[in-house]
Amino acid sequence: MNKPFIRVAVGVVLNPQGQVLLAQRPEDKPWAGWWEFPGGKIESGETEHQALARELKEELDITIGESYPWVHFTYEYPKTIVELSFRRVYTWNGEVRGLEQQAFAWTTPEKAHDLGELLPASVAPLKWLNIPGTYAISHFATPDQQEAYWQQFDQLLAQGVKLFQFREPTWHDGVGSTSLKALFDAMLVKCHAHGAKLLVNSIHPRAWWTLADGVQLRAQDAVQLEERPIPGDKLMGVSCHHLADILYANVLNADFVVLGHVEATPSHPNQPPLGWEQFQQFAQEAGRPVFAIGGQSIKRLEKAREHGAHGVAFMRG
Ligand SMILES: Nc1nc2c([nH]c(=O)n2[C@H]2C[C@H](O)[C@@H](COP(=O)(O)OP(=O)(O)OP(=O)(O)O)O2)c(=O)[nH]1
Ligand SMILES: [Mg+2]
Repeated sequence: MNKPFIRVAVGVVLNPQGQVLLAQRPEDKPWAGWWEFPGGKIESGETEHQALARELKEELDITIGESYPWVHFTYEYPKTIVELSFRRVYTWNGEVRGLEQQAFAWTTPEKAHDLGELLPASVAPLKWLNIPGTYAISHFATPDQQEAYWQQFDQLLAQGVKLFQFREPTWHDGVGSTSLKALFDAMLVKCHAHGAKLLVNSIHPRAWWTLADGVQLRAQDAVQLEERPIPGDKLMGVSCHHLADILYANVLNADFVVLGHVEATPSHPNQPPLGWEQFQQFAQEAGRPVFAIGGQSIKRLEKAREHGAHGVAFMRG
């Protein structure tokens, strides 16, 4: 039997307190009583945004402003296959009301599980909502530039950056040296003191990965692995340049992808940038959050979101 294939626009409506809007499926629908992100089927001729705006008006009586493409994946249920396009919404008019007599709730990704049963395809997106939107990569580079990076690092912490990567490929003593390990340890302590997470690039020894909050795999290292190398409670990103790299990220069940370089960057002067159009096409295939890298900074966050990025990753920023 061929299963029906349904295209669905799903709303990740976020309020300024960082809560997300979930709704319970009404009595007369499949999966009645299960909690979900509000949304519904895309009708022919509609864009994803139009479908979402219509659904949120019909189901919850709100008129949304802009919506930003976030993650996109296909999920197979026993009786149907759904292609889910999740879109983030930050602004709307009107007061939320359950027009289909359904319950709804503003909740955090952690507390969502206390509401009741969640649709299976809503579970991973809730986890992804906890991944910060800005991802800063270290560049201590050399012992005499070290102080300058510590200053920049403090500024980033003060600006609220909560996710960092330790990546020092050119350190004079080597990528696994005692002198570099001391720097890594110090950065880890500082991150934790500020409630930030530190991942370590896979160029550094595997023993460091488990000490950190997770690992950022280079594409060439991801290809060598047959399964996810760290437990599910740690974060794992894969650095991708081509569509093929993204497929490896999917196989390894990465938590996110870093894709680029999107725009011209001094770190890859001789390679042409992907550009935003290609970025968005590749990002759609990732089935998980995607950070844009290459010419990015906190100021570019809005632009990146418009093209389907979860957030921005940067070294100089
Ligand atoms: N809205 C929503 N649907 C989801 C999520 N996860 C998930 O697998 N789905 C599936 C369930 C449904 O099979 C389909 C969405 O269809 P729906 O029942 O909401 O459709 P609809 O609002 O257009 O309602 P109707 O036309 O059937 O009355 O996508 C989710 O988080 N939100
Ligand atoms: Mg619906």
